[in-house]
Amino acid sequence: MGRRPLPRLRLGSAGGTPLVPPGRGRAFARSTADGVADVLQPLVALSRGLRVLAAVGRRKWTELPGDRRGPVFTLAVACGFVLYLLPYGPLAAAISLIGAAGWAGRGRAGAATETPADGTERLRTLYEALVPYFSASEDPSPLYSHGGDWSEAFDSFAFDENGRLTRLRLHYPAYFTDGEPAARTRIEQLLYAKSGRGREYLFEWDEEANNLTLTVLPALSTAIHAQRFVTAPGETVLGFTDPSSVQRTLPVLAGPETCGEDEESAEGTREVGLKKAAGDGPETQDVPPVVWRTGPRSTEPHLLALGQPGSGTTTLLRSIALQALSQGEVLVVDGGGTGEYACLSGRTGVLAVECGPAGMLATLEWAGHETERRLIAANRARQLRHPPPEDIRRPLWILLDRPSVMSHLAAADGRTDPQELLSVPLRHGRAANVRVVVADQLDAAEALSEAVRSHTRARVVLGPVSSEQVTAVLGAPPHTTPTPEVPPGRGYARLGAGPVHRIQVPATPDPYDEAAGEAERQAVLRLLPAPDPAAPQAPAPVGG
Ligand SMILES: Nc1ncnc2c1ncn2[C@@H]1O[C@H](COP(=O)(O)OP(=O)(O)OP(=O)(O)O)[C@@H](O)[C@H]1O
Repeated sequence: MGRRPLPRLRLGSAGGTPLVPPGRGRAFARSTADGVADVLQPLVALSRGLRVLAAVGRRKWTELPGDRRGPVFTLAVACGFVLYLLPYGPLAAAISLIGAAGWAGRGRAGAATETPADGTERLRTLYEALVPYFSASEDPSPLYSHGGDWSEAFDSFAFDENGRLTRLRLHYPAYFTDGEPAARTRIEQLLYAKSGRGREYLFEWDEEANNLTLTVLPALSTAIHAQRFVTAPGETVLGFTDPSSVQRTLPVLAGPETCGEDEESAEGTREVGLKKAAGDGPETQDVPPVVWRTGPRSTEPHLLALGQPGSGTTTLLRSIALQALSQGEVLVVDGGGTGEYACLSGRTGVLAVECGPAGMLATLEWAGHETERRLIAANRARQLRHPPPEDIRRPLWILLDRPSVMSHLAAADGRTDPQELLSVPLRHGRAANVRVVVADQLDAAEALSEAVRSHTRARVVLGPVSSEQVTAVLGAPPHTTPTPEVPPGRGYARLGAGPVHRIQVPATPDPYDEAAGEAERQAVLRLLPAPDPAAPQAPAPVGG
């Protein structure tokens, strides 16, 4: 009897519908792989955790001074022996070890899932670049070695949606000279270059734990414009900074971001402290301010702002003037003669806005005499135990833009150097309730008088500046890496011996400047005091 052939399975698509459609086959393979991965996940985490524990143990061992290794080894052996003798001791030790390894491996598994495809390669490159700095030939088991395991050195990291590193915490060997600024700078520069230039990085060194944490700072918001800030008497808002930099916040109205797309993409992260306003209208946000305190007890009664051309020093002075006018009287000397303070002319509380050389000298001479008069009146009142007289209670603000130009012109004309006339207000301003604010360009810093340099303890530097320039102006380096491209009004500030803050000055344009945004110009116009009836008529604002 002949055998009936078995029916042929139709696996191919020729001549009919395939038994297993290709899409379903791929899905089946993927779900099988996922299932296997899920089953193996605890094992993977466990083995990773064991590797981490071994690495930590090895690191601790290498960091131990030679004379302490013997006693530590003896203690470890003794503990092991006691455990061996205890009933269920080896079992308890094994369970504890598995638990610890599972815990150590668990967190790392989570971190690894966030790593983009080329993230591992980036971390490996970074690790290799650090080897020459973090290794020594006499180290028997170096944490950093060519071809070594980067995961032992980098214990947490994060990437942004573009696959760029945004946070990294690394361990370094105890023998690395982290107390030396030069050694630190070398590492920071290397990490800056390898992690992507153009972003601002914060480096935090933990010398006790031999850890370095790198964080990419988000761009400061450019959405805050001039407005009445909620401050106490004697406080002036210079700008806004990072939440981690100051304890306090101020409620402010913020419009849509005014910075270009370039800046956002250059820094690669979202703005600090502010969400971009959803519509075009401003919204209230709580933002950390850099507040400068002046008054009889202030240790930094005068301010110096330096910047690259067009970086926003005039805008900062205008912002200070508008805040000062709510409590005091203002005198503006515009050495640049650009007329960018014309909006203040003839307003109540504005004593003068001077642009011409003769007028500037006369105004500064008057300011010197007024300081002496206030000083004498304050001293007399103090001796008689009376409160200060009414006419010296309102602070007098002297704002000087580009004194270096004034000095140059005065020298050419054979006149008195206007900066000399400033020395009395600078020296005695604190007791006489007189505040001096000087703004100039960075390259003119050499032309500033000794009195200006030594009495201005509140400092601001704006524009694209190097770390060295920040150090030269503020007396301390920034704790971040300055970026080569910044919007106007961006820089660093330091009050006395305090920390260096990143800063963004509120947009306070000349309201007569048609190129400025309408909302910002209107905000400045709203803050201007009413015209002084006794003063000559101020010019009408353009389009205002
Ligand atoms: N904080 C800011 N926010 C928004 N725009 C600003 C800010 N600061 C300055 N700007 C804009 O940048 C331009 C230059 O500003 P500003 O005149 O204040 O700079 P500057 O340093 O005084 O320049 P210069 O060297 O010409 O004196 C202006 O158009 C101004 O509106």
